[in-house]
Amino acid sequence: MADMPSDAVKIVEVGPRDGLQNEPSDVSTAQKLALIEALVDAGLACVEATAFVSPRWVPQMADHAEVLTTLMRGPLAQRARFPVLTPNLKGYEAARDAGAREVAVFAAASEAFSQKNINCSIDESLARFRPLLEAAAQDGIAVRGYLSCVLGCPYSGAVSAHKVSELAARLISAGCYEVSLGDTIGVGTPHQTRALIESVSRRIPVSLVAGHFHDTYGQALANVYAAMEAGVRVFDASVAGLGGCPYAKGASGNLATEDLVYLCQGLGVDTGVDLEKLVTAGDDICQALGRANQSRVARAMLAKR
Ligand SMILES: CC(C)(COP(=O)([O-])OP(=O)([O-])OC[C@H]1O[C@@H](n2cnc3c(N)ncnc32)[C@H](O)[C@@H]1OP(=O)([O-])[O-])[C@@H](O)C(=O)NCCC(=O)NCCSC(=O)C[C@@](C)(O)CC(=O)[O-]
Repeated sequence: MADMPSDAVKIVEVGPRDGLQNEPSDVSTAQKLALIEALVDAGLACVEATAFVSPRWVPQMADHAEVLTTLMRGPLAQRARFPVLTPNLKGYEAARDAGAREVAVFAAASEAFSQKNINCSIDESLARFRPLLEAAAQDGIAVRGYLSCVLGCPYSGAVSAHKVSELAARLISAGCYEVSLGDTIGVGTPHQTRALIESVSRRIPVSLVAGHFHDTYGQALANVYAAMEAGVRVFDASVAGLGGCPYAKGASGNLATEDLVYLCQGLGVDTGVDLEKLVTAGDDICQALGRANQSRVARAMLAKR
């Protein structure tokens, strides 16, 4: 491709949060911390560590304060950033008190998903973010924005690129430094992805856009490539393809970080990640959880060990 990039791609590793939030088995705080350490050792410089959401809604993230406090007081805080999800001011304040330097708010491009996921309309969610963003600005804490269901909603189907673009622009003008566009149920295909990014880029600079793809229909890596062609340089991914959203039935794992790193290596694009170490980190957590590794690259590399 003539316009493919050769510059660096930034990876936001979301395995410890997005990957584990829906995990049915118990994952101890020690296991989460060991995973995060292994990911940082593999070279990942930004690891979404947990979510300050209601433990009644997402029990797997109930140890959020312990996870973040341990990270921020320990040596890893010098080597990586650990953003955390915060749906409202209450979550933000708890995250800040646990030492957060970066948080992420999450809205949806679909009303139905917004209600199921955070129990409010899209407008209400943006209103909830306002005091959070004001407090974060005062505290010097960076805020990332997520927009879910940008290529389709599990409850209401198609989602318009116009609406996604408008909401992405609203998140940026509210104070988010970047918007991660989430294909929450992995239904998007590359031409749609490219058209969406082009539409969003007419409202905000493409340098403020990240891609968050799920591999439910096997399209995640193809969508990454299409987004790269459209200028995106930040991608979320989850080690071993762990994950799925508890409020999007059938939304299987995220794009596997190993697969993303392998693609980037092949394109001559730097990620700063040691693929061998990353594969080991993914294998270790899969073995600990007794689940299959969803990364094809990891499976291929493990078979050769
Ligand atoms: C947003 C709420 C809290 C609203 O939940 P609600 O019930 O509407 O909230 P509320 O304000 O009415 O409060 C109800 C109770 O929750 C408590 N509460 C209120 N806020 C918090 C908080 N921050 N932390 C802890 N507790 C909280 C609050 O104190 C109260 O406790 P009570 O008085 O009944 O004992 C709830 O709906 C929730 O926690 N939802 C979780 C949603 C979630 O984590 N979804 C998965 C992540 S999003 C995702 O995966 C998509 C993404 C980002 O990866 C991108 C993509 O793929 O698209």
